[in-house]
Amino acid sequence: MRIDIVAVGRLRKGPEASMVMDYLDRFARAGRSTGLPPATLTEVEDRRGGGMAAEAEVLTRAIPQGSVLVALDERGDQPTSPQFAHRLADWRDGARDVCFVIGGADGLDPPLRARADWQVSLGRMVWPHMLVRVMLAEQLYRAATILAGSPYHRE
Ligand SMILES: C[S@@+](CC[C@H](N)C(=O)[O-])C[C@H]1O[C@@H](n2cnc3c(N)ncnc32)[C@H](O)[C@@H]1O
Repeated sequence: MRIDIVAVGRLRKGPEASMVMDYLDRFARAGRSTGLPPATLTEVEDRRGGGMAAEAEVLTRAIPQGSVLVALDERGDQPTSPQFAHRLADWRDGARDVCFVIGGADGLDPPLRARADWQVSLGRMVWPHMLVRVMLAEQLYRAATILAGSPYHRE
């Protein structure tokens, strides 16, 4: 199994970048005992200003072939953290690769969204894409702790 996060835009040094790296580090450590691999973050950019369609092209090039495609989108399903953790465990048990995609300021190109295997929402409000990376990284860490039975997540 591999886990990728592919996101539009480069995160400059700052609080969001520190938080993403911190949660991804924690996820890598917590994931070890649960058989989850570290997540790799790939940032992509369309320098031609071609909008969502051009961003979809660069995103698509960065999505590993054969991965389960999970689109982060405010209109998607809203799993609980344990449900999210159990989806990850199912992919792990099925030896599936998983790729999470996060759009840019205009969002994800509708055809790319439509071909996602799962559209996941972090709530119906729209969040800045930099914060979405932080929130996804935290949910990955939380998922690993849920699967490991450690007391970080409390219901
Ligand atoms: C600033 S948002 C773009 C919102 C844009 N208005 C749209 O229609 O998609 C940038 C990206 O962050 C992610 N995002 C923002 N809010 C989200 C939410 N509530 N749940 C999941 N992903 C979200 C999505 O991947 C989105 O493409």
